[in-house]
Amino acid sequence: MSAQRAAGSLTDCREMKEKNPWHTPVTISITVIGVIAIVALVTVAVLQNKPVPQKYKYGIVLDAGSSHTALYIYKWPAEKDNNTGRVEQEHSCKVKGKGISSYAETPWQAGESLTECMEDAVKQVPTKRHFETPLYLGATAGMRLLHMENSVASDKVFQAVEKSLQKFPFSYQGARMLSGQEEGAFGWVTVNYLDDRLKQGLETTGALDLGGASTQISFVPKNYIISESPSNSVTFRLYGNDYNLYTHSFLCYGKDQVLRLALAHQTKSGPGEIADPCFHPGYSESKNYSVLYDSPCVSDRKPQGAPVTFHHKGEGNFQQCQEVVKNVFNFTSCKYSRCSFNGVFQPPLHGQFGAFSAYYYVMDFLNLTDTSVPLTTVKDKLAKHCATPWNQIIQQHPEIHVKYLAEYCFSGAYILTLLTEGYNFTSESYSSIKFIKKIKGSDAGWTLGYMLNLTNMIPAEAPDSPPLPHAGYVSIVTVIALLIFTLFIIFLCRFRPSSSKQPQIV
Ligand SMILES: Nc1ncnc2c1ncn2[C@@H]1O[C@H](COP(=O)(O)OP(=O)(O)OP(=O)(O)O)[C@@H](O)[C@H]1O
Repeated sequence: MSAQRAAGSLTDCREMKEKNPWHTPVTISITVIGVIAIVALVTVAVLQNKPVPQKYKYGIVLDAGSSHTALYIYKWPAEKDNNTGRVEQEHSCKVKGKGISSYAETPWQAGESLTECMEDAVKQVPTKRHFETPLYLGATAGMRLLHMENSVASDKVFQAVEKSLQKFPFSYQGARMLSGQEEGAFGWVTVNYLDDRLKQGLETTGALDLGGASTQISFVPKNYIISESPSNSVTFRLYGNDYNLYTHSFLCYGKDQVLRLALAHQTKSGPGEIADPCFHPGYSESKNYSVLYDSPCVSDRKPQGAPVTFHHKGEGNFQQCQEVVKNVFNFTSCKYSRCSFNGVFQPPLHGQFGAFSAYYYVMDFLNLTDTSVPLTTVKDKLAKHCATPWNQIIQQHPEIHVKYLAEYCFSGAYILTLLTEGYNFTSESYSSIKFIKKIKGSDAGWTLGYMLNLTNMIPAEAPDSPPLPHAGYVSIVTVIALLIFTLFIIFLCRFRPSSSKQPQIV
């Protein structure tokens, strides 16, 4: 019995094997080859997508401003075609001392002042990239003013700076003065590039830049009639989109020069003492007249027979300060359909705005960067700050530079007047302003836009991109291969001529 049962079960097993195509040598070979092929395909896909150590290219821009010089190092992925990789700020260095325009008497010192930050840059950029790293210097309003005053002196400063920069192992591309229009336009490019608005063709953000000697406003207006003031318009074609940008730079309307203008206005009443509502009560300094008037922005306003020094005394009255500040603007003449101030055309404001440089430094100190706070509350807070006694201000902020500390009341009043009376922001549109310092780790300012432009890093046309990213492509190929293989196996199982159908020998 048991022998019979054993023989029966052996026959069953053989029949099962014969009926099951998985047990045929051909099917086994196909399955093994198929599995190996899939494992190979997945391995290739994984290896292809494994992060490889990134190689970078670098670029250096020196922002030679009126108050100081700053060095910025940018980097971007080296292997991207057509320079389409994202550019980021890698490092920055603040040059010690004042801006290069202050070395008019001793130009060699302007060159020397850059050495420390340049040596820092040599360490920051990998040695093998030095020779191919472009190095630019752009000078803004301080040098514009020096050039107006004394073009020989400004040339000498540029020569000294050039000589100093050429000593370093980078690819020196020149030192030049930016026009106010370039400064405004490149600031706008920077903000919109960092926000990814240009690549994605999104509505752009306007740029408000407040420097020490000039201030810029740039935005894309709605229904912009360029012909009304062609000198205020800049056209760009970036990533396949056309932009008609309105931009204007007000020379002498940076916060340092406006402070001179405001003081000069107040010295009219009596040159010996200025009782200044824009400075804190208790503030009292003896200042030099020639220093105050040592700028083409105010030199023609110097009173006859002025004493050597004047006594600058704080009163701390925000309302009166606003009146003083308003005096530096001319709102009366306008030959266009509409103007900002000083007879300069400005189309209606449109969209969101990013306000940086001194806009940010001042509003951040005053705790007023939140623009959803009503303008009336902003003014009340500022009025409270201005009325705070000077000794209390110094005690509360021992870590802050005394010069900045003394001027925040004035600067805050100037910023609010410039925005509302100058550019016509209303209590509603004020909330469309965002005070910013950095965007995604890079400083807001003209330098990045300048470098992107000079290195042709933003193409005029949108680069052709494959319909799928690489990882997506590999995944889809793998899935399709698996599908085809499975279908093949199913086909084999179902339609292969079965060995059980062979004539059986009884
Ligand atoms: N922490 C701070 N608090 C207050 N003011 C500051 C601070 N840092 C810089 N500033 C001032 O802000 C102003 C703008 O600085 P920024 O470096 O942007 O101007 P700049 O490049 O020197 O000027 P410009 O662009 O007109 O040539 C200057 O007057 C500077 O002295």
